[in-house]
Amino acid sequence: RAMSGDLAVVAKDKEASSKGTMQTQITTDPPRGTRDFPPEDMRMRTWLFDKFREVSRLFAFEEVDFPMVESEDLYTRKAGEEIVGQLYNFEDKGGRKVALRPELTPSLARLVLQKGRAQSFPLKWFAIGQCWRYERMTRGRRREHYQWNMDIIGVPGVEAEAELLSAIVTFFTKLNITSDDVGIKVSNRKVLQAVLEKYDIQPDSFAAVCVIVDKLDKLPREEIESELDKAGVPSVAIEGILQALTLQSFDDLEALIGAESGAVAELKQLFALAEGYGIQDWLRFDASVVRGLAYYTGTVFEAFDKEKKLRAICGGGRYDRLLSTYGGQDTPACGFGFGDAVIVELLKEKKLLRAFPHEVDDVVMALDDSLKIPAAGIASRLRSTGRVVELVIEKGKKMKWDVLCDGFVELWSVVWLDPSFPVFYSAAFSITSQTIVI
Ligand SMILES: CC(=O)Nc1cnc2ccccc2c1
Repeated sequence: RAMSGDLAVVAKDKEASSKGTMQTQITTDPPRGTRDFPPEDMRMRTWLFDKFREVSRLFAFEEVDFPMVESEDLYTRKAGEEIVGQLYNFEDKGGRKVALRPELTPSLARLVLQKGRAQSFPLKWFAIGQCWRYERMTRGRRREHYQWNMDIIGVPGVEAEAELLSAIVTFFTKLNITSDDVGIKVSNRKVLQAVLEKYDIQPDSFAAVCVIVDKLDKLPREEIESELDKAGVPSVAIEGILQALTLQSFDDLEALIGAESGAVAELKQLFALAEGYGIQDWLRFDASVVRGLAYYTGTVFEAFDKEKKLRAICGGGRYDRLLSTYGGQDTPACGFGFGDAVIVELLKEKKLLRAFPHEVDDVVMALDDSLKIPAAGIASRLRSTGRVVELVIEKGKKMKWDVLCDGFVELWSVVWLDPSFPVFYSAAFSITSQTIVI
């Protein structure tokens, strides 16, 4: 029987190899545009996310989370946004049109509506979540990243934006990034709204115009002009719009849209509050900031590196109409998104990224099988005191040299368990860890 069994196995393998169905190696790469996080990368990511959490906690925000898959309906906005054009959407086995979320704000708005007025406003919620986009790999860009979001729901005044900007500055400061390295451009979409009204442009093209002019720093001016033309903006207005976006002082702004405009009042109040927080050095009014999301209605802001080598570090703004577009009541809201990619590039650029070694307090190893049991006991006792203990569990006397020699060898303390005498020798031995127990 065994023989025939073996022969059968051999025959199958022969047949498999001839048919080429031998189990070929699966690719070990992650799907296109996505990343793995092996231990050393994961330690850096954990460090970064802990900073996100530290700041959110300082500002008394509550953590929330949502599914990564949402109904496509949450994102089918018609303003020509890139994020909607690159939706990672599909039909599930139940025929539902779903999408991997490209951002977190719509989920947060959905959860606010779900909880309804039962909760007491203002809500101060934060989330850290993976977001997705599906773009042709022609550009080889990533298809996923993690975003930290902080949102304030239920505060109509710019006090909310001031809190969010202070949180962003607090975060940068915790990473030793200064206002010499990074600035935050602040504007207000009501500037653009006032300009469009001057030219009698319909409010329903406002979102599309914002999405188009947000691309000013990425596309040639002619392309922006032709896109505005296609969006139905008369050419005389195009000049006025592009002119308005160059404003960088409140005086110029007042000259263009009048001192009694809402935008001027809100911006002045926001900058006054910023003085209170002591973050004024980080902020600058810059009418060219529009942001590329259709739902912003008021303040918009984005952090940038002053060497202008990188893309926007984070960005956000006020979105007072989003909840009502989902069928809810008009609810004031504002928030920001902070991606996990550009900030790391900035930290590398500024040499602010430290090493993230695997840290162990003690290594316990039994060099003799008869010591395995007491070694386990020692490891447990050390761990019960909160010490990080690597218990060497592989067979035999092989020292886990990579653990022992990971870091700097200084002779410090080795506690030797001798099977014949329950006596402890102590020689000196220590590597990034305090005690080696053998
Ligand atoms: C620099 C980077 O990775 N950007 C990035 C990567 N993935 C995304 C996925 C969804 C939306 C925006 C995204 C943005």
